[in-house]
Amino acid sequence: MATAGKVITCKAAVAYEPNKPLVIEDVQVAPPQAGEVRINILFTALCHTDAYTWSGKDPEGLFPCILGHEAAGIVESVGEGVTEVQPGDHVIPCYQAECKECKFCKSGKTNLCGKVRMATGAGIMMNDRKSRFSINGKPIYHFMGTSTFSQYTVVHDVSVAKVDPQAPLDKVCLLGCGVPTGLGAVWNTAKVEPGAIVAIFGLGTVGLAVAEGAKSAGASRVIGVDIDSKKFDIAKNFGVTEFVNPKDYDKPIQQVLVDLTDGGVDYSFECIGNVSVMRAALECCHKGWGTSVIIGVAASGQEISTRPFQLVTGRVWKGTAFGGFKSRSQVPWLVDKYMKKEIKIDEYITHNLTLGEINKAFDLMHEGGCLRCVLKMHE
Ligand SMILES: NC(=O)C1=CN([C@@H]2O[C@H](COP(=O)(O)OP(=O)(O)OC[C@H]3O[C@@H](n4cnc5c(N)ncnc54)[C@H](O)[C@@H]3O)[C@@H](O)[C@H]2O)C=CC1
Ligand SMILES: N[C@@H](CCC(=O)N[C@@H](CSC=O)C(=O)NCC(=O)O)C(=O)O
Ligand SMILES: [Zn+2]
Ligand SMILES: [Zn+2]
Repeated sequence: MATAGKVITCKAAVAYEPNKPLVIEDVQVAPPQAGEVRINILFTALCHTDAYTWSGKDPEGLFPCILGHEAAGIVESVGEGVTEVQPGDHVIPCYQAECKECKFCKSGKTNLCGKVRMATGAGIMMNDRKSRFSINGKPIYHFMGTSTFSQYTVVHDVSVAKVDPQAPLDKVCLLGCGVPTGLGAVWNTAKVEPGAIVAIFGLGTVGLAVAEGAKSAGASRVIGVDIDSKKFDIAKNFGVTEFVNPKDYDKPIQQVLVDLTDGGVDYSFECIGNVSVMRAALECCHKGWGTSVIIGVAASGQEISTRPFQLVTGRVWKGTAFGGFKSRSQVPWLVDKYMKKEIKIDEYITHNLTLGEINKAFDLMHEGGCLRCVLKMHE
């Protein structure tokens, strides 16, 4: 590549301050150092976690930064020692790394990886503890180790999954976050079995992916709970069989669900990021075995609570990051499943815009009629 080893100046959406509109800037992207990969990002979607950090409520939020973590692109160049990808490879950046060597990766118990997490949380690269992004010499922080709201980004080699070059990047970019998170919460974290009764709190992309996962796992009832009744029509297409709007009831929503299910659901999933709903999701579970999985990201300072009796009497409270999927090993497998039409992606994409329209894309996301908006990065 003619650009290898050189600084690339390209367009990126920079978050200078919490909640202030993102600014499209010319950003300098330094070449990848040892163990790093520079990617030409072709498509990125927006996730509510980007909005969460942008809101200033993320304790790890750093400004100015380049947000974005649900994307796909093509490797432009690689740093010294990078062996698993090369220029031209089609890739999905993975905010949850997989080094295959650390204590976490080797445990067989988790998909979390410890190798670069400190650096990604601090908005820098591990090699020299610096950012690869700058504007006229002033550094701009990375975000989640991905920063996909830039036409070019630099990631750690342990944070990049090589995928089938035939896969449409404007679709499989969604496999960078929301869809795997919902599917994996069901398949890997909860391990829902055939016949189970499932409740899903929040029917955005993550909740709908939970519904899709639950349907494929053979759940007998998939109860969708959302305060926006418009969500039900679309939710039916993803496997939701019944809909409950908490606004239609005077009693607590956990009681409504317990009454509807002869004592409670087998599995519940919180896909909102609301700690009161997390409590309800636990408490609507069946005594003795019901398991509740927290997926939603709650703001700094928020805490969950319940009576310990809820756990003493057999309910289980769990959480999941990226649906428990090991990113580099399993994202390519998810891409293959999409290519074989075994999982949906297109159905989650309600809007397509360009990088220059990113602020409009966030507005759409907040309006509720948008599941995923995919941005074309190069006009
Ligand atoms: N743990 C993980 O690895 C991941 C977590 N997330 C988090 O998952 C959450 C969901 O993400 P999306 O589906 O993209 O969000 P979304 O905003 O599209 O969906 C949330 C849904 O919850 C509904 N809702 C809001 N308040 C409610 C309430 N009190 N009761 C019932 N329904 C309510 C909304 O109407 C909406 O349909 C976010 O917090 C996001 O940050 C996202 C990806 C990965
Ligand atoms: N910095 C945040 C962390 C928010 C969080 O929990 N992120 C999820 C992914 S959300 C994707 O859209 C996650 O995978 N967490 C595990 C991790 O290693 O970060 C905060 O502190 O609230
Ligand atoms: Zn996300
Ligand atoms: Zn690791």
